Amino acid sequence: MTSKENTFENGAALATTLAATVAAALSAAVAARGEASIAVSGGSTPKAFFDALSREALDWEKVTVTLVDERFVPADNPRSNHLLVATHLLKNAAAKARFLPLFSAADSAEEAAERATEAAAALAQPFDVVVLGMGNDGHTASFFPGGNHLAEALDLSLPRRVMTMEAEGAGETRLTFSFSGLQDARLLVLHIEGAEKKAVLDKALAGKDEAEMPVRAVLNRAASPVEIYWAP
Ligand SMILES: O=C1O[C@H](COP(=O)(O)O)[C@@H](O)[C@H](O)[C@H]1O
Repeated sequence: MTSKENTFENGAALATTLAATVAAALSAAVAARGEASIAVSGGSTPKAFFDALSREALDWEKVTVTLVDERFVPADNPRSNHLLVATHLLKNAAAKARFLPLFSAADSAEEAAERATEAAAALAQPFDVVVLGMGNDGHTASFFPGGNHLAEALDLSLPRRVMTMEAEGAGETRLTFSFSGLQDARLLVLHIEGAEKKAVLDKALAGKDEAEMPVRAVLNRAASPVEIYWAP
């Protein structure tokens, strides 16, 4: 599919514009279908965007927020993406949103993934908004180079679900939505910041090998156009 690069002077300008764009998409979804859904990424990049989005005035009680990926750790773990979202997004006006976690205190990550898949099945498809990040190794969501379930995660013929992923660069076992569940979002955003990430993006755009840089699946095969948001 196509991608479009939206470049900003700095992270603050990017956060303000991306928050307004996402809020407009969520409001349009509520107006059209009575509810809206958004799946967001963790990591260090989205904090300012989350803070700005949390202040946007919209019908938050009709919005479900979930994660594109999570570590198999409880929500009080400092590395939890749930904790990040609770701290930076589910506050101010957005405190009224419903949050759908991927982690649960199951006996295994596989069981937690099953539970999250069942819970996510109640959400309308596709997601109204998906905001992806990208690591310097070319991973997005928890589609890591060398991931033990990478091929299945990127297989578009498999239905939307939450699955586990283990990889050398991932640290903890991960829970991640499959590519099939993310790539058709009504608004599909790839949010990256910094010169290093821009160089990684340019390398990804120049090639095809998804095992080397799984973000290429999004850039080359997503059904929806990819809105790339970048600031130095
Ligand atoms: O592991 C993760 O990292 C990526 C990128 O994080 P950042 O700190 O470089 O912004 C993130 O998109 C993903 O959701 C997260 O689990």
